[in-house]
Amino acid sequence: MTAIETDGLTKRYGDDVFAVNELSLTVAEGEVFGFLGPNGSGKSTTIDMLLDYVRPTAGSASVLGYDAQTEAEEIHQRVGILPDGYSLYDRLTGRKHVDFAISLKRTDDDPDAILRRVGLDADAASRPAGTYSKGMRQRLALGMALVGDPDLLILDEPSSGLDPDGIRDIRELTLEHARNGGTVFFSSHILSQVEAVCDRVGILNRGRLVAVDTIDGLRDSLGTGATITVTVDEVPAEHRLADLAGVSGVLVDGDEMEVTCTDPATKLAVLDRLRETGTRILDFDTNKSSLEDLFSAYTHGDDTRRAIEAQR
Ligand SMILES: Nc1ncnc2c1ncn2[C@@H]1O[C@H](COP(=O)(O)OP(=O)(O)OP(=O)(O)O)[C@@H](O)[C@H]1O
Repeated sequence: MTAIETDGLTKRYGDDVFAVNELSLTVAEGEVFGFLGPNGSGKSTTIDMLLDYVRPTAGSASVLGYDAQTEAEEIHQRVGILPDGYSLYDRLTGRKHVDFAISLKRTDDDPDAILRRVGLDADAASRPAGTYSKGMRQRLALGMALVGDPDLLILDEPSSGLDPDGIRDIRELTLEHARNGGTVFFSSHILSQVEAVCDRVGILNRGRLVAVDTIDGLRDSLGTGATITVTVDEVPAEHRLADLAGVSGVLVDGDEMEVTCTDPATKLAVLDRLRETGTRILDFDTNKSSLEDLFSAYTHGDDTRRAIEAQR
């Protein structure tokens, strides 16, 4: 069974705002799936349609085998959701919030155990949520999502407001949930966090899914395998690095040359070519393209490529 399946899912506002545009996506059970996209690309609207908070203009969605529109109640019982922009009751304690989630899901969870799991101790559990810091509020909302050990955990920007310890805790909770057989649908702007936990990612841009793959698969298909940054005494006038097989881009910034290679073996050829021109190599560094690079290539692809071309 698939955890999430959408087919041509579309949400249009008015005549011309396509918040989500013909989204067809499958997330397998047990997968940690990263849902990425710039602001306003349609991530929250997609999640809202999966939970029937927003009705699609066209297309369909199913969650854990249930139809999102006709079987939303079943879905809500089995899904834990940390929404973007959730609200808490300032006068209710943390424990009362979790009690409330337990009664809605009709489970027999121990609220204190859940709160401990998300890093809120007994003192915090007894305090009104109005006294919580942003990070504590986020932890509480996550605790409420974990009630009932949901088959699918949907986390919309889970790291918002969290310090590095909180971000690490989210990562560990996410991985633990997946290790226990659960599925995680993880929407985020914090790309390094997505990279650390997700099996596959989907990139949404202006409502359209522009890529779905593993991060390595995205690297391969874009040909942004790795970069080598070489510091030289003087940048040669005629380096012709862009002519080397396996080089997809060259950027020059002062005495640094950043060369993007589709094939890792090309990095040595880059150094050889520079030496042949009589250039003295002062230093060099190599790194794989980051998720940030991939994200930017998919969401501003043409601009990025034009900038690289212009500097060749
Ligand atoms: N109720 C609405 N009426 C009109 N337009 C809307 C409505 N809700 C969302 N939109 C538009 O749909 C698009 C997608 O919004 P959405 O909130 O789903 O994006 P997002 O990727 O979650 O953004 P963010 O990362 O900023 O939360 C945006 O252009 C937004 O302005």
